[in-house]
Amino acid sequence: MTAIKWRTSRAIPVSASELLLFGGALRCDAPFANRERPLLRLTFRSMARQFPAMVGTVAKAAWREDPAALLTLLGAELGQGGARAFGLVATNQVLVALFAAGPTPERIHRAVPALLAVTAVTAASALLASVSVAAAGQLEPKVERVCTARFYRTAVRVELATLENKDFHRKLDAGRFGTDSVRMMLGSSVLVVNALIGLVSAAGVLALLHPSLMFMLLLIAAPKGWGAVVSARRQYASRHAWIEHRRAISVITSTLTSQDSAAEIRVHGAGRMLVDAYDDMAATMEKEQQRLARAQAATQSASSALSGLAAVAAYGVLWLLLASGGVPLAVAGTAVIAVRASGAGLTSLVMQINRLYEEAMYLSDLEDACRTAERHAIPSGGTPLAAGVREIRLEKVSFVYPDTTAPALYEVSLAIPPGKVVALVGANGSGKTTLSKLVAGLYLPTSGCLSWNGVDVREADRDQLFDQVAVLSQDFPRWPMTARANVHIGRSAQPLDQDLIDRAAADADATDVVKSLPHQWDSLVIKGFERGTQISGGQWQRLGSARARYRRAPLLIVDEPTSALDPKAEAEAFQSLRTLTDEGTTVLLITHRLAATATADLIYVLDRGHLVGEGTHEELMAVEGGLYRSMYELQAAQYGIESAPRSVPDPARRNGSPHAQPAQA
Ligand SMILES: Nc1ncnc2c1ncn2[C@@H]1O[C@H](COP(=O)(O)OP(=O)(O)OP(=O)(O)O)[C@@H](O)[C@H]1O
Repeated sequence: MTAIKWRTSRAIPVSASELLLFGGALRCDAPFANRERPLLRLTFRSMARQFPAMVGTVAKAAWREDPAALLTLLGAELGQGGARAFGLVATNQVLVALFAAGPTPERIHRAVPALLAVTAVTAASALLASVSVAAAGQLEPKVERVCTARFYRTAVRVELATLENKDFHRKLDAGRFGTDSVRMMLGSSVLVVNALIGLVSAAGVLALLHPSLMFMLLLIAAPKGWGAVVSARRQYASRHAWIEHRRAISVITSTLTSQDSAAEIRVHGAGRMLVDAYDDMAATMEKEQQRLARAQAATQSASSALSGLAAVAAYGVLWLLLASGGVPLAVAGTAVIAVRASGAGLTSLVMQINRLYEEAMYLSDLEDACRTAERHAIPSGGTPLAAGVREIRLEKVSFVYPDTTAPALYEVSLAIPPGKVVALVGANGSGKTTLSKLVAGLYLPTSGCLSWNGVDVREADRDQLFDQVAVLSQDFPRWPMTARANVHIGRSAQPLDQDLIDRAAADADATDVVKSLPHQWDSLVIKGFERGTQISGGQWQRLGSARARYRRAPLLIVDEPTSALDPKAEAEAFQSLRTLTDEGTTVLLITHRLAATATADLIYVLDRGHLVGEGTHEELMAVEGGLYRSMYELQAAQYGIESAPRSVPDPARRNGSPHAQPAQA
């Protein structure tokens, strides 16, 4: 059997909403899938060979977590298989006794011991089944927890540049399905092993009774097995082809009920448009589901027809054997019972193999995602960094984002001296945030050198580098947790220190915010939960600022830290940044509020990724026609303020810059 044909993405037309909202078809292309999904390229035979490895993966995880439960589970399953085989032999004995010559009471009397054995075996089998359920119930959540934790642990270590890569994102999405699969696979593996043991024991007993009877069973089983694997592969291929489409639908539906978008959903009528879009895109998915159901039904019919033919042939062989005296009547009776019982087992086996193969494919995605994440993980270790900021220097640093061609930064050289407020200014998209992320060690330069205290960040121990940085970004996370956890998460590697939290809150002007909450620090700052409460954008910003301060890192990167603050709070926030430098903290400040940069020790001006100016406010204002001066004058004009250059620059405020003179384009 060759690779699944990717009719899925091609045949179903792109909906109008998909075009409008997402700019085109959201289907995984065949070349990607065939390149990335080795299981899809496997033949039936090689898939069958994979089976032990699939069960082995789950078994290994189970063994690591709870060997006793795994052994109990295996013992219970093997015991059930043995009981089934013994039950068949006992049934045969019952039939032999019943079909023997002699008066009926005597024949029944002779059958009693075998009948008692059948009863005992049935009871033992039921007991073992309960033991198996209990052991599996104990193992499943453990195995799921371990595999899920491993997935997320590796995912959070991935380089930011890799995380933004679309192919990697697709892998992560696919891997997420795999975390559910682990649990299901354990359950399916147990049922498959159970059904297989049942079949093997039935086949064994049949082989003992007459060798050709065993082949009858195999003949009936083979087409069903084939159908199961084909269906599983088709289901998996479809799931992959539509993975982005599904994600898009869930993006739409989560927006519909999110608090952030609630106002526009209602006032702008965005809700109606998005619900229609959901309807439209879900209808496209429905077509795929229908296509899949038709194909699966065809496969099932074919496999059932072949299996039915095999059953007719098998009963024909049995009849011939019986007619020719090849097998006695009791053996034929046992064979019929075994084949009938195995038929039920076979149906369960087919269903579970189908599920197991499908889940195994998702599990292989999980493995794949973990392996890729490990390959692209931020390396542990490296050259140790001296504690504190001595100097951060960029030499001709360029940076190109993944999947883009134009550099976001182009040969930027600058230095960030310790204990100063260094401001980055420039128009939207000029590269300020990008530069700050490079400084924080989140991205590595595409070319050029960025060094921290003399160590190239490529070689530096990045964990040590992260330890030295606190970030308050424009879109800082608003953790849906308590106010206390929102601050503590800034320094979660250390034990929670309430005094430090209180101090950070006071420095960030967040004390009153917390006092006003219904349960103070224990208030859940997300509406819709027990104890949940809503706080304003400015209150969030103060909480975010408290978090960054609680971290107590030598470098604080603040990207538009006051956008949601009122004028008084904004003035105080900028003032408090200066206080931080008095305590030795270096502040990298990104803001469009040029009134705030006026007090910075050093200002760097960026324009479309190029460094076009540097100096103090006074130095930059002295540059006729300079970008900084024109931006400042534009802002000042809005307030009707005179914006003449102020006093003579103080050279002592500039320290460590690679360029001695103010440069302006
Ligand atoms: N994750 C990303 N992937 C690809 N391109 C990006 C990414 N982030 C930013 N860019 C691009 O890099 C350039 C610089 O963006 P950056 O966010 O650094 O600008 P900025 O000066 O901070 O802008 P703003 O003042 O609007 O915050 C822009 O052209 C932007 O589109």
